[in-house]
Amino acid sequence: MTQDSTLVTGRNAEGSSVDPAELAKFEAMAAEWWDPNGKFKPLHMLNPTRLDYIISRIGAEFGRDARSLRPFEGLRLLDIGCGGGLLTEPMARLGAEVVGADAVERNISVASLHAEQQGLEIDYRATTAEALADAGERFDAVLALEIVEHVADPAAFVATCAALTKPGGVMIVSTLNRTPKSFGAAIIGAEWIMRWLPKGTHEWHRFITPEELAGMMAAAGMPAVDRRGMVFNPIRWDWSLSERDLSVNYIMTGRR
Ligand SMILES: C[S@@+](CC[C@H](N)C(=O)[O-])C[C@H]1O[C@@H](n2cnc3c(N)ncnc32)[C@H](O)[C@@H]1O
Ligand SMILES: [Mg+2]
Repeated sequence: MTQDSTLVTGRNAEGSSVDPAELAKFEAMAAEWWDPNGKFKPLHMLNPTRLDYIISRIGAEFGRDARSLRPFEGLRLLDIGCGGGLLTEPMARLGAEVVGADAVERNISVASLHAEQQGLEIDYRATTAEALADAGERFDAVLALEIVEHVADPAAFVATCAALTKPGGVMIVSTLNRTPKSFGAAIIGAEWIMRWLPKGTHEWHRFITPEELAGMMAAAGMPAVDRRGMVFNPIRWDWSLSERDLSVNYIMTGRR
């Protein structure tokens, strides 16, 4: 590794993005990844909306026709914190060469088995972003979906994602905003009332505002070029993208 890339990797004191208490939560839920009514129900419901965003965003950044059959052909893509592969699989179907990485080994076992059953070729690895960066791996696009609120040091993690991105490449990060409304929706609503997620899955103080995330991206040399809210409508019972409401869930693109 060059001195420069060691610098942009931006480790925390322990040199790891891993927060063991956060990983234990996902370890305990690993078997449920592909159950649409299980503990990952919110991610299953959110999937079409974030997929829409990613297809149009990557399509725009790389000049791909989003309506073609395999618009991501020739792109090398990392899904960091891929979990069971809910979004990794569609990326492979769209033609990308995909690495799916997660620090929880059970997630990688579940994801690998499922991809095999689907006949999809995905390079799944039980590892961290910093280990991939140290190994010199580089990608056209790095996806970090619903992970940044679970890592030890979000700014260092975003810097590592930047180090993993080729010049001209993008990172797409989705997370939860830290607002009174997100406490109501993500903690009281999703965990206490709907019981979609086990109590304690999310800690509100770890949520990140769009301004904070944009600041982390800019500091890592990848200014934010686009942001959208992802809004749940309880009457229509579905999610949609929003240009102005980023008060609970949102997704942001940084460009190198
Ligand atoms: C809420 S899940 C999101 C899964 C997937 N990205 C999705 O949106 O469908 C967060 C995932 O991040 C993983 N994770 C947490 N900290 C990590 C770290 N430091 N390095 C790699 N993976 C991590 C967890 O094991 C878990 O699978
Ligand atoms: Mg989360």
